[in-house]
Amino acid sequence: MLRSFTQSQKRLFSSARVLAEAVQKKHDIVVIGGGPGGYVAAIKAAQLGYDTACVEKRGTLGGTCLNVGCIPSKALLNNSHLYHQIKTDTKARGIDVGEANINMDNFMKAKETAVKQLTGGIEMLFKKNKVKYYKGAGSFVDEHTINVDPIEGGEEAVLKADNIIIATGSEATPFPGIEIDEERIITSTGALSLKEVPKRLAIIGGGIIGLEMGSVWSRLGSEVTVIEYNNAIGAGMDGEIAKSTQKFLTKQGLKFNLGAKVTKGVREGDVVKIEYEDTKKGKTVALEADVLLVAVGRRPYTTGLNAEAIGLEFDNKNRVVIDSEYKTKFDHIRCIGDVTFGAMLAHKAEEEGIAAVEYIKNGHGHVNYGNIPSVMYSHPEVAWVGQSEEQLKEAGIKYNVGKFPFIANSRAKTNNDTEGFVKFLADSETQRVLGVHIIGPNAGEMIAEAGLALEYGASTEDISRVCHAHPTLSEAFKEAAMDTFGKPINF
Ligand SMILES: Cc1cc2nc3c(=O)[nH]c(=O)nc-3n(C[C@H](O)[C@H](O)[C@H](O)COP(=O)(O)OP(=O)(O)OC[C@H]3O[C@@H](n4cnc5c(N)ncnc54)[C@H](O)[C@@H]3O)c2cc1C
Ligand SMILES: NC(=O)c1ccc[n+]([C@@H]2O[C@H](COP(=O)([O-])OP(=O)(O)OC[C@H]3O[C@@H](n4cnc5c(N)ncnc54)[C@H](O)[C@@H]3O)[C@@H](O)[C@H]2O)c1
Repeated sequence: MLRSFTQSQKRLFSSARVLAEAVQKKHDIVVIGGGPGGYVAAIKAAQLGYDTACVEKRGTLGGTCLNVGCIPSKALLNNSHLYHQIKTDTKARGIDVGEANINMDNFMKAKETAVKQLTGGIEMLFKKNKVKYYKGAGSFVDEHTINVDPIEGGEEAVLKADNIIIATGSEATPFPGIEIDEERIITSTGALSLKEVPKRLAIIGGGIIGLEMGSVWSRLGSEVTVIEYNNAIGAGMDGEIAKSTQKFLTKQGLKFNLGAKVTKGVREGDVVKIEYEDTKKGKTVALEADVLLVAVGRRPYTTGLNAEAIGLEFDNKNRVVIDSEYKTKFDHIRCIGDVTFGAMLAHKAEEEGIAAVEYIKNGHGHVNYGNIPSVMYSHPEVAWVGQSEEQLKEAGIKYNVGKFPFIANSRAKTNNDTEGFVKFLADSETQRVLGVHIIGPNAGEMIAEAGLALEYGASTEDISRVCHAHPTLSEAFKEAAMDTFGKPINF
């Protein structure tokens, strides 16, 4: 009978039926999505005294980041680095080891253990903070009502909420004409779970996913070829840093084709046939690979949310439109994380989760969008915060550059891990820190010091007057700061 009705009529019928049959629950705040944005918002809201619920349809909490993003990728990056180091870098350190081999099942199990512990940890945090967890897909019935369509272990429910926070995240952007099967033609999700090391791995996109996943599989033995449309890799890195990154990754065996426009990617049996146009030479190049990773960015995800029911507004990139207080067109419906504007980063989503709840509670909240760090977890790591040289030039801001290479840092020397440098960009009159860009071991940890400097408006002289322990990598940070207005001591 229902089959003869239109989609929206069906939705209306089903909403009405659900409302009639399911148990209605009332909460102060309902968060849709249990990723870094949603779960942090839910915990913060509960801590501030709100009766809070979080609806998540994945079956585990933690979103993209913990399940198929930050966490599994870092487990694979860490362990592939260790394997590669054991294979190539122990003799010079006086450590004789036997042959190192990858046991792929256990290699993947180590990743899964980390994911399981961390996603389970959030469920415990929900219990501890009394966040009600609904396992199911949330969809709007009206501006104050969310229907929960349960998954296994979940319960049917209709939630009434004073405030709603949308944190439904993102998904891999498809490449027109290239069909993903997550086996031979994969997204990052497939790249985190390959059953064997592909002999030839081609990657479309030289952004963070392409370079991190390329590093993992190259260390395990794949011949990795990156095909990037732009003339630089790194998707927004400072230009000099992008070039140096390409250099060290090339030394590690990755091949790069820049200015390359992919026109074909088709699976034929166990081989993927790829074609791209070399835009500099104006010719078409054919390439074969065992696996093709498509990593050309991510796009906001709102499938099944039934946003149409309340007329949520989207921009031309399908991001939910919000104001500076994370409000959609409704004062009580806010939106945070990958599904709306800004960098698609877990820590950015988390900050917004807290700020959105603070807006509800106090009428004010705070995220400094000029101070969101980025880290690429290659080896060495690449990390940056604040502005790049290109951005400063475009804004007409005069700046000084200060640099210090890790080859001149005593701790990097003792560790025999000297690739990279610290680069400061400071206002040429006041020496106020404007941006910091690092290629180096543990750059992702070191960038936090730059974040503090930016947040508190420090000058490079302020940093150079702070005593840094010896011998540490952070002395390179201090000496690069000194280089913006004077000279470093050790170089
Ligand atoms: C391979 C990879 C590696 C990454 N590495 C890093 C990194 O190292 N550092 C970093 O900062 N960022 C990293 N990111 C990006 C990071 O994962 C995202 O920026 C972050 O997860 C965004 O958080 P979010 O809460 O906005 O969305 P998500 O994490 O995507 O969470 C959204 C959740 O909402 C759920 N959901 C969606 N719709 C509904 C619905 N209707 N009802 C119920 N639930 C719903 C989804 O199931 C999902 O679990 C990585 C991403 C990938 C793909
Ligand atoms: N360590 C981290 O923080 C981390 C790790 C992984 C992912 N992420 C986040 O996940 C998101 C997605 O990552 P990503 O690497 O897919 O996106 P990205 O935006 O970082 O890079 C995509 C790259 O693909 C290129 N590209 C786009 N279309 C192309 C085409 N048609 N042909 C060839 N190249 C093309 C772009 O020029 C860009 O260099 C990013 O926002 C990233 O910040 C973060």
